[in-house]
Formats: sequence, structure tokens, C-alpha cells
Amino acid sequence: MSALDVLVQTIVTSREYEGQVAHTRYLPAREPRFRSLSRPIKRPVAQALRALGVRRLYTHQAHAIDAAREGRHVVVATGTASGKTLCYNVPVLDTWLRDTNSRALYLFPTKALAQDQLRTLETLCATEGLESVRFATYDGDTPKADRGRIRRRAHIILTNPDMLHVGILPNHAAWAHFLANLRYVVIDEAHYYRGVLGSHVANILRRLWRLCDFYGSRPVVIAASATIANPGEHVERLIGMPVEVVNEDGGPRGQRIFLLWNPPCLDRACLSRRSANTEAANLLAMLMQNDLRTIVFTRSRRAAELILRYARDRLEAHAPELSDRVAAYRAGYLAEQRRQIEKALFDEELLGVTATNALELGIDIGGLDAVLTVGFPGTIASLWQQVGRAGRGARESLAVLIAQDNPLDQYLMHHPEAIFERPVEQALIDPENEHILRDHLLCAAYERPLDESDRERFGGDAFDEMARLLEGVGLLQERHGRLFYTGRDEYPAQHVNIRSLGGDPYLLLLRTRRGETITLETLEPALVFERAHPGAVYLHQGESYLVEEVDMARRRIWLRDDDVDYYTRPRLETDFRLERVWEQKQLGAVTVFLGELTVVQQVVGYRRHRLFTEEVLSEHDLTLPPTEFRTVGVWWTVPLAWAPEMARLGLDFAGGLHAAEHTAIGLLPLFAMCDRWDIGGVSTPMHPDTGTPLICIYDGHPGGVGIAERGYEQLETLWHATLDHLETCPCQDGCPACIQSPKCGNNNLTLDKHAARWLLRRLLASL
Ligand SMILES: Nc1ncnc2c1ncn2[C@@H]1O[C@H](COP(=O)(O)OP(=O)(O)OP(=O)(O)O)[C@@H](O)[C@H]1O
Repeated sequence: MSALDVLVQTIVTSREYEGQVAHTRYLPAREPRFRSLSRPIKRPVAQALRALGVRRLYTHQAHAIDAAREGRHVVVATGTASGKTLCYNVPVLDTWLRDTNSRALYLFPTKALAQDQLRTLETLCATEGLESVRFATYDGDTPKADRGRIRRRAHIILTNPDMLHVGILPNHAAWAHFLANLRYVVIDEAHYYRGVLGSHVANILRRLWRLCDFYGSRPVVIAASATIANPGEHVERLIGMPVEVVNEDGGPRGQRIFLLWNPPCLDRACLSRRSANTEAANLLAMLMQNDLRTIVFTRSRRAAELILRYARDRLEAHAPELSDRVAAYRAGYLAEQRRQIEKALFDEELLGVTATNALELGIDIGGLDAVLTVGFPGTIASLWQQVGRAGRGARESLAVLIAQDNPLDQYLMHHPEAIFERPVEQALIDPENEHILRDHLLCAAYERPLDESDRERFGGDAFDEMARLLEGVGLLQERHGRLFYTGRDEYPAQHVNIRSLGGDPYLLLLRTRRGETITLETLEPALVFERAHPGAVYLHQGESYLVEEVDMARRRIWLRDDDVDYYTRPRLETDFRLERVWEQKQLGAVTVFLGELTVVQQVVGYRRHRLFTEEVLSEHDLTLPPTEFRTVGVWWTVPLAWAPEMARLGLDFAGGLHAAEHTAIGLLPLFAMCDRWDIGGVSTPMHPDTGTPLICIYDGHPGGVGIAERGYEQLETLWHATLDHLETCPCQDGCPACIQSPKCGNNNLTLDKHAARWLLRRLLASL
């Protein structure tokens, strides 16, 4: 029995253990597999590898390096810490040794990751023969004074899509030499570019390719991705060109014990469960006391801070010497604070850390022993990415997924196969989303007039339609068969925010007691009413602030410093108008549609919950203006004739629709790589547009990014999963784990679990 096995036994026999482990899975250790390159690499690169401790290349590394050196675009989709960075660093450095004019562009989703890879390059290039490789980061933090030099002299530039979009492409003349000699474009963490961001990045890359064409280069793309179900399809859509997929992982792995942990029910009817945060804090303290370096991943900043507080309290009581060896880490922290925490983790000064998924990406924090994931992180791919933080190399490790009280988490507790046996989700993007395409066609035309070759590049018919529209409003003008930018905006890229679809962000401002004003951070407009409505508690760097005023005209949110002992949750009311049907199909007794709709949303109130216990302290109504956006949805009608049948059985028809809708949206993220908060749903016993009862699930991003399409394709599977979950949830009449939704504007009233079950059974029987 291994040391970890013994520890797991200790946990399950401890006094506090109440049958929480819903499933235990042993993932066996795996021996590494090696392969040689088809052509040898230059000696300095081979030496640099040896200095890193790399004697032989894993199979996937050799495959990827061979493909890239032979000029084929490639995506490497292998496990965490399988040595993906070498798959691009080796061909780039080897090519440089053969032609010192060659250039490479590395794209990372965050500045922190670029910094991390800068350090890797420093190590590699410390070897004799590689000392004169010049590399540098080029992003928002690069001093203006250094930029010209980096542009002219660096062989490898590490940046992010944001900088490529606003800083590099619009100023391409200054980059002419770099672009003309560009041999490789590296896209690390390619799975990260999904949804809205991914659709933007796809367009930015197309803008890059057309400029490369203009300057006469044809760079090879090397993409690295976490394991997703469709790495090839995803990267092809992202870069708009065919790629070779390398996904046979030759790296070694230590044994991993994976526990699915379900907090115990608090009452007999199982209406609620013990808080996942409390469970996580207890486990964290316990693992630290056993000298295991542990990271806790949470879905929100609030949870990361809460767990830290609970764990510290617990350690104070049981092992006070450890209470300052645990810290929080999250995206809001300054780069410097983050570096300190990473270093302390690496140096083992810290034994525990609580983090939001800011740390999920590939930052090297050394080998950890255990990972606790509090609440399903939204996608299976993301879960594996977090789990992979522990047990790098052949080290043994522990992973625990602690379930929250919502349909998806609870479904997974009963269906471990959805984690361990199903292929992970698909990454979805839609480069032709009309809002996104519009923005980038203008940016592209500003960079160089659009011509026939751009038509294919930017989606063919979608290009034609959008180009006509832009010509119509005077933003593009045709001259000699080419489309010129004629907008008045000096510089269109600066107004295109690629991280969201909603216009300029709001500023969060703090009025201090001394009368000073401090800017804390910015917030996307789409999230303002949900997260920062008047009366909301807003958490920033672990401090809670009370929202005093939302100034919509000036896009400012005023906060007051207040250490309250509660948090707030908004209530949303949603209405929708059906606009246009794209496709429809008959599934048994119902007709299913895919099409466009306008969603009208209003934050109608909020609830205050006590910290720790989650008890509801008070309810408040709000009068805020509704927001409207157009998106893509999937909806289906339900036969009206079922209503009287249900009434005879004492079932509530409207309550059944409502409950089935909640459960179905709760589970949809399992089938499309999206987050619960990326989708919305509505149901109504009579919709004025169709005159029938309807259930609708829509993409929460204006314009849609492909989630509804996936829902349309997989609706039958989704119905099966929904019914299955309603049947296995142990509660009697519905609970947060099955039919309730945290966002529900109707306060989860008029929900009928039994009616939902009846509806789904009936629906599936009709297929
Ligand atoms: N063939 C090899 N033999 C031995 N060690 C290797 C080999 N390839 C990579 N490594 C080591 O494995 C570690 C992880 O490599 P790397 O950071 O490239 O992984 P990754 O797949 O990019 O990780 P992530 O999934 O976190 O992005 C590094 O310390 C690296 O030096």
C-alpha cells in the first residue's frame, strides 16, 4: 500500500467522515515511451536538452518536432507536464541555428504565461551556441522605450493575442522585417481560445496570415493544447488551415488516486448539503498536516478567500505552526504578488494555496502532491488540467473533486464515467459570428485593403454578406476590386475588446474614508448588473466592498470599504423574442428549432447570504433597466395536450417545464465546452411567438459562439441525461442539486420535479 493509500484510509475512517467519498478511482502509473527524430537536431539544441535533464524525446515530442520541421502545421494535445514546450522550442531553436534571420512569434493567453516561458527560454539558451538567440516579451507591460529595439532585434517574441491585435498588426509596417522572416507561430494553450475569445483570436490569426502573405512569409503553426475531444478540428478552425494532430502521450505518469467527494446531506429529505467550501478547508488543513503540498482550485475569488480563512482557523486550532504556510492566489493580484506566491510554492515555503483558475494554466509551480477542486470547474478538460498540477513526472498524487449543490456536480457524483470514460468536451468557436467578423474585417481593411483572397480566408458567404453591409454604412469602399477602410475611426482595433462582446468596461472606484478615490479594477458591461448592482457585495483581493452607486452614464461603479459577514446573489428575470429559425427537426412528439432570438434580461433583486453557513439573511428588490441582446438558441415546443393529462395526475405543467429547463441547462455544459454561466434558459407554458408551450436554451454571448448548435445536435442525449439525473437525485421534491437554479428570477418558485420527470419520460417515449 502506498503512502497515499494509507492517507486515504485515514480520511475515510476519521471521525468527521460521513461517507463523503462517492467514488474512488486509481489511475495507474505509466512508463515513458521514447522515439528518435527523423533528422538529427543541431548540437547546441541537443546540449541544451541534456542540460535540462532530457536524454531522449517522448514519442509525441519527436512526432511534433518532425512534423513542424517538415513544414506541417501541428497541434500537440497531450497531458499536463508532458513536455509540450519542447515541441515548439526545439524546432524554433534548431531552425534559428540554420538561419539566424528566422523569427518566431509565441502567443500565450496571459502575460504571466509569457513570463514563465521567457524563463524556460533563458534556461535553454544558456547553452553554448545559443547565447545569441534574442528573445523578449512584448505586451502591455513592455516599456515604450524598449519596443522599437525588440521589434527590430528579437528573434523570438512572446506576446498575447491582445497585443497582436492592437499593437502589432495595425502597425505592421514597423514589423515588416519580423513578419517577412517569420518561420513559426506558436499557439500555446490553444484550448483556451474557445467561445468569444477563441472566435476573436481566429480572426486575428487570419489577419496575421494575410500580412505574412504580403511580406512573403508562410509560418508554420505549432499549437499546444490540453486534452480536448477535438484538438484537430478546433485548431483548424482557429487557424483556418489543416493541421496534423499529435495526441499519443509518451510521457510518464505516477499513480494518481482520484476521489469524488460529496458533502453530506444536512437533513433527511436532503434539501441541502454541507458547504463544499467547509469540506475543502478541512481537507486542505488535513493534507497540510500530513506534509502534502496542496492546491485548492475554486470557481470564484470569494470561495478562494473563504477557504483560506476557514483553513487558517482550523490550523490555528490544530497545528498553529502551519497557519502562515497557506496563501491565496488569484487573477486580481498584481504580477509581483503572484510571482512571490509562485516562488514560495516552488521553494516549499508554502504548503497550501487556494486559487481561482488563474493558476490553472501551465505555470510551473513544481510538483504538488494533491489537488482539491471545489465545484466542477465547468469542463472536464479544465478538471484534468487542474488535476495535472499535482504529480508532475512520475510522482504519486491525490486529486479530489468536491461537489457543490448543483445539477452538474451532483450528476457527476453519480456518473463517474462522465469524467473517466467519456472523451472530454469539444472546444467551440465561431469565427464567423457576425459581431466578431464585422470588427475584424474593419481592422483587416485598415491594415490592408481587402481583396479576393480574403473572401475565402474570412468565411466566404459570411464575408460577402458582411462586406456588403459595411459598404452600405460607408465603412468600406470598393476601388478597383478591393475594399478600402473608409471609417472615420483612426484606429479601429483599439475599440475592439477581444475578451468580451460588450463595449467599454466599467471602472470600479473606491471612495476611501479619507475621501480619496482609488481605481480597483474594471468590469465588463454585460456583468455590471449581475455582479455590481447597488447593494451587492463585491470581492476584490479578498476584501469585501459594498456597491453604493452605479453611474451608467459615465460607466463608473462606486464602492465603499465594508467588512461585511455576508455575500450577495442576484436574481435575474429573462424574457425572449424568437427572431429567425435556421433549422428545425421533429424529435418524437416535439419540434426542435435552432435559430436567432433576442434575450431581454433584468436583474430584479438579490439575496444576502451569511458567509460560511450560506443562510439567507434577507431579500431585496431592485429596479434596474433591462438589457437586450441577440443570440442563438435551441428551443422546442411541448404539446399543449399534455397539460390536461398532467393536471389529472396532480402535476403542474408550467412547473414541470420550468424544472426540466433548469436541469437541462445545468447539464448542457457536459456536452459543449462551456460554463453554466455561458448559457441561459427560459420556459413558458405559452409563448406569444408560437402560441405553444416552449423550453429554450440559449447562448449567453451576444451573437452566439456555437453552444446552441451543439445543444441542437445533442438534444436527445441531453434529455436522457436530464431524466436520468432527475431520477437519481435523492431529494424528494427538488433541490439545488437538481431543479433549482442560482440565477432564477422567480426565486425557484413553481418548480415541479415530478412533472418534469413525467414530461421527459413522455418525451423520450415518443422518440
Ligand atoms: N523527454 C523528456 N524527458 C525528461 N523530461 C522532460 C522531457 N520533456 C520534458 N521534460 C520535462 O518535463 C517538465 C514539463 O515540461 P513542460 O513544461 O514542457 O510540459 P507541458 O506539457 O508544457 O506542461 P503544461 O501542461 O503544464 O503546459 C519540464 O521540467 C521538462 O524539462
